Amino acid sequence: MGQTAIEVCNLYKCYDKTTAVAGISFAIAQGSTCGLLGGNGAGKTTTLAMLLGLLLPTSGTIRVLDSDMVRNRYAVLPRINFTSPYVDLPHRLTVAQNLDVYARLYGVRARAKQLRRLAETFELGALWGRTYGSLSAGQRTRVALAKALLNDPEVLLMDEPTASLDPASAETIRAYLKDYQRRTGATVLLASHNMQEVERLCDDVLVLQRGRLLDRASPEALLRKYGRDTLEQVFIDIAQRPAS
Ligand SMILES: Nc1ncnc2c1ncn2[C@@H]1O[C@H](COP(=O)(O)OP(=O)(O)OP(=O)(O)O)[C@@H](O)[C@H]1O
Repeated sequence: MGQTAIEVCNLYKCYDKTTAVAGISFAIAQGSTCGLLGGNGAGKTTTLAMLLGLLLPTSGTIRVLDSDMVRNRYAVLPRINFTSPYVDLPHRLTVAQNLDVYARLYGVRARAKQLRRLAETFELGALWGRTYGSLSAGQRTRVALAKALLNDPEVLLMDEPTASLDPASAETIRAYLKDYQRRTGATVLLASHNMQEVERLCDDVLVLQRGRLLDRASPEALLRKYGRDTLEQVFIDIAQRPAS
């Protein structure tokens, strides 16, 4: 494996009565795209929130681009970005205002040029003057993706990035992500319930079940291991078998 972009060691997150993440460890190589799979409540969003420094771990360590995310996350936050259906943008600001505010927060140089480029990539021209709150779910997703790429992140954490997009828009976004990753050598960690998306984009897959890391392999290796033709079938096999 090349240089490590993300390193997680014995990570736990416990709520009052729930252990959402129960001692997971993994490393993700720089420049790779890794899928984070698991049924509802498996711990994907909690893991991503800890990787972003939004949520404090109960115990364990997280290093992103060589910075400790608990003690030193401000050193690395300008170099990473994320999309999440659980983090909204201000509703009363227009798309243009939202992206401009975030571009300033990230200290983006040549702001106007970067905003124009992203508006074109995500077809935001017609939405530019509309308030974020007035947009449909799919339109908001496109704005959120533009926000996630404002600072040309070296690490991109994505929670269900194409969940509310129509099939054509979702495909455009996947092609863009693949191209972005190839051009920039960024590292992508992607939580998704869309198995075709995972097969298409990911070099490697982490499978979570009830907060534990159940498996880790490339999509092809998982198909071989479970004797299945699609990741969707593998996912169903895993979901139907009792947790150990
Ligand atoms: N703030 C919280 N307080 C208590 N329990 C929580 C909290 N957030 C998450 N949990 C619990 O932690 C577990 C993991 O939740 P998480 O949202 O990480 O799952 P997920 O894999 O992202 O699920 P989904 O696919 O449904 O989005 C679940 O059992 C959930 O109920």
